[in-house]
Amino acid sequence: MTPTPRRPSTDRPGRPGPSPRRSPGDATGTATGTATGTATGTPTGAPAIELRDLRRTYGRGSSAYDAVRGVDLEVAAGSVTALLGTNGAGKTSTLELVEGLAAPTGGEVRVLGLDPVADRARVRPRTGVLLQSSGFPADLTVRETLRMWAATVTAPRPVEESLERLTLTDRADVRVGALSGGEQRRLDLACTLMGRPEVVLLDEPTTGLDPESRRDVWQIVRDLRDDGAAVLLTTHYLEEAEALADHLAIMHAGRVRRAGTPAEIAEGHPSTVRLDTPDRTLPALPAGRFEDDGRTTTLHTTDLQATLTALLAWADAEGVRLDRLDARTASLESVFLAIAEGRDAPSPDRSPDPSPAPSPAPATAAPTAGATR
Ligand SMILES: Nc1ncnc2c1ncn2[C@@H]1O[C@H](COP(=O)(O)OP(=O)(O)OP(=O)(O)O)[C@@H](O)[C@H]1O
Repeated sequence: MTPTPRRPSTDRPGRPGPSPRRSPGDATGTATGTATGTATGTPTGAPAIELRDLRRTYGRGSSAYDAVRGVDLEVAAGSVTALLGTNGAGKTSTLELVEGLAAPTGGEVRVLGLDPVADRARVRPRTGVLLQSSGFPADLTVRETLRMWAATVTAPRPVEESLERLTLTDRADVRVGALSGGEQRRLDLACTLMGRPEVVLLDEPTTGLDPESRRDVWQIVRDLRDDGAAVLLTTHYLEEAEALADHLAIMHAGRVRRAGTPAEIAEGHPSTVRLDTPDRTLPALPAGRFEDDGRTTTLHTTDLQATLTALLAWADAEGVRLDRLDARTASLESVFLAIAEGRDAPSPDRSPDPSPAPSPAPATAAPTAGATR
């Protein structure tokens, strides 16, 4: 196989251009509506994005490298799926296949029921893509850039609406080269969304953004989902994946190792309670594992409610103040770390499909009464 060029750095020319969401009567739509009632042009109920045993190999012969090793994934219209994973897990390599930037080495990709490479002319106008890096001319202003981009779109959102949506109105006359990283990312997003795409592919949309800008992007993604778009994004932020995604797929070494809703992924993994180590010895608590580094006490428990109830009852009865008490049901972080550190169950030959979710790891042993210092 010819080595696939790394993702384009000056990607605008190759970047799939957006176009308006098609109406049910649109001539190019193959069908109208989905299970969620949106006009995606995919057969009713069919996922907007479908990956089956997807494979991607870079290079050939002795230097061949299998970056994607059999990924199965579905993204429905009106939903957000986050691809998580360690560095080099294969997230971008997978996303690029969905974008149609390369053909898979094996397996199948369907976007809106079509092959994004063979049917590029039909898929591309209905897809919005945000690459990891963009390459707009530095000497154009934000407004000029949006106008230029709008000229490539069949029925673009009005430029002023795009500016407002991405809170760029105040920066409209500033040259791109003078924008902050966060502002540049918002400009990228404005272009990605200018054609009201049905399928939105976002490669690390909030990397480098401050917390406020990140939350703005989250709201935009939620609005897209509420409008019926299928969103597939990659992220390194577990918090972002949890806050945004209906489904997660955690990749490692080219495979999806865990998939499902955040709750399904976390199921069976212990919840965590942290607090500043109190002066008083803690009572016996229904917690599975207990750590105390002298400053912070951490309890790992499969029954968070019982642990918290016992802890709070004890603190109340004893008049003890529990400083910096923090309880987390979501143990996505611990699942992620287990996968990254190879402590997770061995990977199957084929990646599990996120729906239904793979069986969670067995719950840890019954809580013990050993949480004392
Ligand atoms: N053009 C290429 N030629 C050879 N190997 C490549 C090429 N592009 C990517 N790879 C390798 O494929 C693997 C997967 O890369 P990819 O960028 O898809 O991972 P990722 O999960 O997106 O990583 P990150 O989180 O660091 O962005 C990595 O080991 C990477 O070095």
